[in-house]
Amino acid sequence: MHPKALLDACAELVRLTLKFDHPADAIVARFFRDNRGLGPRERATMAETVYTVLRKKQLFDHLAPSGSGPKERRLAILGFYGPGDFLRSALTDQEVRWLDACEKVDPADLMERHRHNLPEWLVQPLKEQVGAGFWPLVESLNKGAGLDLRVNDFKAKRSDIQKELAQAGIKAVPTPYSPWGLRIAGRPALNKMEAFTRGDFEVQDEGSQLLAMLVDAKRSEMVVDFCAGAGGKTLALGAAMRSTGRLYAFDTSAHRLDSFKPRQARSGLSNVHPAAIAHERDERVKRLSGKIDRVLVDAPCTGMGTLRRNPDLKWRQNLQTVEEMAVKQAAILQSAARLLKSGGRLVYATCSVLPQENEAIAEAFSAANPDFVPMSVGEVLTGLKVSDAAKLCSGGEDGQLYLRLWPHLHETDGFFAAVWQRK
Ligand SMILES: C[S@@+](CC[C@H](N)C(=O)[O-])C[C@H]1O[C@@H](n2cnc3c(N)ncnc32)[C@H](O)[C@@H]1O
Repeated sequence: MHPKALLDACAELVRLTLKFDHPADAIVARFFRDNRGLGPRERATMAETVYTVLRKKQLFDHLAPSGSGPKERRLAILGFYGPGDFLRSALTDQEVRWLDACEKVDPADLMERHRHNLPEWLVQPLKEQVGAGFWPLVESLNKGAGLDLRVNDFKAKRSDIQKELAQAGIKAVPTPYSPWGLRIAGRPALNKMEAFTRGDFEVQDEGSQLLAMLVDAKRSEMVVDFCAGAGGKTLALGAAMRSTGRLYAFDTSAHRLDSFKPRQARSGLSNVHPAAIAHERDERVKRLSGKIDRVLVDAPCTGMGTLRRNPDLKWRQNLQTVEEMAVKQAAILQSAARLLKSGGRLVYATCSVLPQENEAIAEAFSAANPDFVPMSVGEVLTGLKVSDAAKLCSGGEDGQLYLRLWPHLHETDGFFAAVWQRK
C-alpha cells in the first residue's frame, strides 16, 4: 500500500475509534473485516497506530493544535507505527516541519498529565497504591502487553510445547509463577500452529492462570465458574479437574459463551457445562445452592488492570462507572457465595487495580458473611509451590491476604483476588 493511502486509512481508523461508542478492539476488527484487502503488515501498522494514539491521547491532544489538517490525521501522524522516512514520504512539507518540531519537544518540559496520559480520576488511586512505582507503571502501560500461553496440561507437557515452538522458530520461556505458562517473544501467529488446533495451548496472561490456580479445583468436584465469559479460566479449571466432576460455566452473555464452544472442543474437556443465566439470582443458580465445592467469580470490572491491551478503557470509564460496577460486583459475589457447601472455597477476582472494585468488595463481603473465612492468598500460592508467592500479594496483617498483580512488577495485567473458605 502506498504510504499516503496507509496514513489515510490509519487516520480513518483513529476517527472511528475516538468516537468511543464501541471497544477499540471491536472497531479495529470490524474495519479489517470490511477491508479484507489489507495485508498483515498494514493491519499491524494500523492497529498499533490506533493503540499508540489511545495510549498517548493527552500528549497528542496537546501537540495536535499546532498542526494543520483534519485532527485525526494529525493524531495518526503523531502515533504512526513505522519507519520515520516511510511516514514522511506521506506528508506535506508543512506536516514534516510540524512533526520535526513535535519530536523535539523535551518530555521534561511537559506537564505531568501529558507525560502520564491518564485521566485525573485514575491518577490519585494509582499513586496512592504504588507510590514511587507510579512512573514505572505508566511506562509499562504504554509499552503494550507481552504474550503468554497456558499449556493444556490435560493433553500436553509444557516442555514438549516449548520444544515444538522452538522447532517453529518461536522462542518461549516458562513463566516465573504459573506452572502451565510459556512467555513468547514477539507476536507470532500462534493460532496457525498444529499444537493450537490440537488444543494443547491457549493464549492466556500469566495473571489469569494464577487466578485459576487459586481455585485449586480437584478431580470429581462440583465447580462453578460464575462469570465464565469466553471461558479462558474455565478451560484451566477443567484441565485441573482432569475432565472429571462437573464444571458449570455461567455467564449472562450467551454470545460470549458461544465463543467458548470451539475452545472447549479443542481442549478435549468433557466435564464443562456452559449455561447462559439471566442474572446472578437466576433459577439455575438457586437450584445449585449449597452443592458446590468451589466457585470462581471472575467479576465484570472496569478493566483498569488491562490498559496495556485495552488503552481505550481509561477514556471510556469514569468514577461513576466504577461505582456502578462496584454495586454489580457486590451483588454477584453475594449470590455466587450461596452456591458453596460447607468447607467450599470462594474466589473473587477482577482485572482492575482500583481498591473500590477489589479490597472494598472483599472487606464488605467478609463483614457481612462471618461464615466465610478469608484465606491468605500468599499461603494458598505457597502451598501450590508458586515461587516468591509473597511478592504477588498485599493486604492483611502479613501483607499476603490478597493477590495483587501489577504490570510493572510482575509483567502480567493488573489483577486482584480474594479467597474464602465457607465454615
Ligand atoms: C471478566 S469477564 C470474564 C472473563 C472470563 N472469566 C475469562 O477468563 O475469559 C466478566 C464476565 O462477567 C459476565 N457477567 C456480567 N454480569 C454477570 C452476572 N450478573 N452474572 C454472571 N456473569 C455476569 C460478563 O458477561 C463477562 O463475560
